[in-house]
Amino acid sequence: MASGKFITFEGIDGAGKSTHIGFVADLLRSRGLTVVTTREPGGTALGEALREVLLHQKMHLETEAMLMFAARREHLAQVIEPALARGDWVISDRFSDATFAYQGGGRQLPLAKLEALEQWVHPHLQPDLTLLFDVPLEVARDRLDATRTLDKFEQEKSDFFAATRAEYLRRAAQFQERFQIIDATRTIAEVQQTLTGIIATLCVEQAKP
Ligand SMILES: Nc1ncnc2c1ncn2[C@@H]1O[C@H](COP(=O)(O)OP(=O)(O)O)[C@@H](O)[C@H]1O
Ligand SMILES: Cc1cn([C@H]2C[C@H](O)[C@@H](COP(=O)(O)OP(=O)(O)O)O2)c(=O)[nH]c1=O
Repeated sequence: MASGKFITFEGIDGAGKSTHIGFVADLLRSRGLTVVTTREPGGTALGEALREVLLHQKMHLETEAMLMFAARREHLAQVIEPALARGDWVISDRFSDATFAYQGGGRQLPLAKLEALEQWVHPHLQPDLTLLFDVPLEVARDRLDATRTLDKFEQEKSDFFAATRAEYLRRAAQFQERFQIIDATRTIAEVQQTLTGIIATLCVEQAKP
């Protein structure tokens, strides 16, 4: 049976990742592939309930990190692992890199604690491809201000997002084999052109015996 790939979208709030998820899913579907799109925190009924709490309630930093991984445990069990087992492709709007970036980078929780949680929740599974939508903070902030009411994370100060972005970039350097950094300051059409090339390459690799 064909085996699907696991693709994650990452970046600071306002970088433009949600804008491109449907586009990438359609690219894959146009190749005859079955694609599941999902998001974190969320993706399951319990995960969406946890998302509501996580995005709107203040809590201890370690509680926040553990709830992110609790939601992820459920997401893996109910959505991601069954889909990959069927041979479907999975696209998730955020995954564990977001916890390293936001709780580790932004909120400064020691990374060793997050590594322990990651080892517990998904010791073997990692995304095949992580698209990191990268923009300077001011660009992300302008995009957010223009469009929506801000949640708990989006209301954070620029120091928080600088540290979040820095941790994303550090992980991209550490795990170069799965990360692709997208310059998301460009127009939507230009970003889509880059994404088309990346997906074409991934599908060619996938087709190799
Ligand atoms: N390349 C781009 N140029 C200009 N505006 C963009 C671009 N990408 C996204 N946007 C706009 O920025 C806002 C935030 O994008 P969104 O995809 O929701 O970001 P994220 O999911 O990364 O938080 C949206 O209003 C979207 O239309
Ligand atoms: C998955 C995850 C998300 N987050 C944060 C990042 C975002 O600010 C928020 C929700 O993510 P997201 O769905 O990207 O928000 P939106 O749809 O409003 O763009 O949760 C963490 O802090 N840690 C995590 O592990």
